[in-house]
Amino acid sequence: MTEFFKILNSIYGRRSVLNKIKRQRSHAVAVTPDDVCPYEITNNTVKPYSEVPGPKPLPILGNTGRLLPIIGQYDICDVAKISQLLYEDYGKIVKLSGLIGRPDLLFVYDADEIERVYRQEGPTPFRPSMPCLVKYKSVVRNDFFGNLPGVVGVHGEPWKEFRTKVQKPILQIQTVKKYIQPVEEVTNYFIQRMMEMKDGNGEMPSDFDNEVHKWALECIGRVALDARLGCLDPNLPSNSEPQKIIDAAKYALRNVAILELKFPFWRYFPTTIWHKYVNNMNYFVEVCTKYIEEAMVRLQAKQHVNESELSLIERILAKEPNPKTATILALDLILVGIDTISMAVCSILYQLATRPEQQEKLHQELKRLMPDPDTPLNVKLLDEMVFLKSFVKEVFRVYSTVIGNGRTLQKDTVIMDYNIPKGTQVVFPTLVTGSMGEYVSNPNEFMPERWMKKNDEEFKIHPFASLPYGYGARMCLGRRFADLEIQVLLAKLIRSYKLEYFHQPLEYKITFMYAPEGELKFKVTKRDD
Ligand code: HEM
Repeated sequence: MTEFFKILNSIYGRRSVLNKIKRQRSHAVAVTPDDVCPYEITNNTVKPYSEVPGPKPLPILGNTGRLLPIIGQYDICDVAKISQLLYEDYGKIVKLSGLIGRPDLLFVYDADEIERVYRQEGPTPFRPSMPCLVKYKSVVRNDFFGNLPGVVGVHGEPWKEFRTKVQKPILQIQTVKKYIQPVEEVTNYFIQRMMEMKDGNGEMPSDFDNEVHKWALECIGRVALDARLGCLDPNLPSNSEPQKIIDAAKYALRNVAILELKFPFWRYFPTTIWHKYVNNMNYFVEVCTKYIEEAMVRLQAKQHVNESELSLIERILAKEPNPKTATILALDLILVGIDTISMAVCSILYQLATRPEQQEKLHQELKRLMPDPDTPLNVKLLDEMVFLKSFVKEVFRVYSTVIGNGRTLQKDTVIMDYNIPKGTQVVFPTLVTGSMGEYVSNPNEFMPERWMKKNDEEFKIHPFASLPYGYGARMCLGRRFADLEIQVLLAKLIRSYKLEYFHQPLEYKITFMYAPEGELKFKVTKRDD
């Protein structure tokens, strides 16, 4: 029996875990807990928190004891599967309490209740994530961040103040559409590089996911730093800036997963991995500072320029005299805008390569909209790519890259008739709710069309069952750029190339995000139509 089944057996005691695993779909739940849901407790039937169902904590070790084989080598992949099993065994609300050093986790699998919690959250939703980033920003580099900490790993008023400064320009369609051409330029170069990477069978190299990662990095450099970083260039010397950025980006977020999922020794003394994390972060601060200073000089040289002609960064620099705002925004966008999008793209490309009929449908849509494959993209064309957008949404529904979201309750709150105390971390397991029959018609069928015919009973979907970018005041700040980058890549690639996959099917796992694990050796062939 594998280690994983042993872990599950320890959680589920005498139940047949193997049978459960066979039954379950390939699902997962991203854990991004956060906050508030204040609705008054007026109902006498409200039950106490102690009655919420869930695995009973063991004496002394609590539920951490049940997870013991994981500690030290915690594979978050198990969290995804455990979340599905918790739902199957305990129902729509499940408490995982007695976790040493962590607050209770409360899994909620009811889309109406998820909607209510989201809709009632206050002005400063709390998503408890990345304590190591919190320590880096507030302790290690307090000299730099001070009272301008950014949005990631920041809460309360400081989060609100920073988000208010940057939210408008970053979410405005006007700003985002200025990046169609720059992202297209990066993407054309990436596709050209893909052709150069092909092996004798016309396939991508086994580490193609790293190449996608570099494309994501190059795109975010264009958006957050107004720069072409050069990360896509082949044969970069190891001490070149682009290579150093690639290395730092590869580990900055992944180290977070290791630091936070293993026993957090770094909280008590500086471990090797903590040093590495701090060095990576310092390097990013240095790079962001350099590029933002250059952007500032360019801006100062621009006289009498209309605001609409400025880039995102220039708009922020023009409004906020302290360039640190733009620097820290850039840092936050880079920190969360690389792995998310590159792993989402790997997942979407894998689904396209293994669903030839749907890929053909997408190709036909693109051919109709762009009879000349070299037609430059624009807002109107992107708007009309309805099947493309629906395909992406369906991949997110079934294989949500971020497997769930959450909030730390800031008030005692009633959820599903239980009184849930303030401080509990509520988890919304999107990957599970996105495939529940009561919220989604024919949930086990992969049907992009469901997003095109939402009013049709055959294709119904509860609006809170699948929320890949979260919801509300704290929703993903980069979602418009994420959508843009994905659309541009798919439009350019599938208009002119056929994608195939001739190897063993890949399993979805959570390494850091939820994505197919293994070698993405796609065969890429130029189309002649
Ligand atoms: C497909 C790719 C992506 C997915 C699935 C994704 C998903 C998410 C989710 C679920 C959240 C939490 C939202 C909430 O709490 O309600 C989030 C937050 C965030 N995302 Fe994304 N994201 C993606 C790409 C990006 C990109 C490309 C950027 C940057 C350009 C970005 C920047 C951010 C930031 C800054 C936050 C924190 C917002 C805050 O706490 O105020 N994301 N994202």
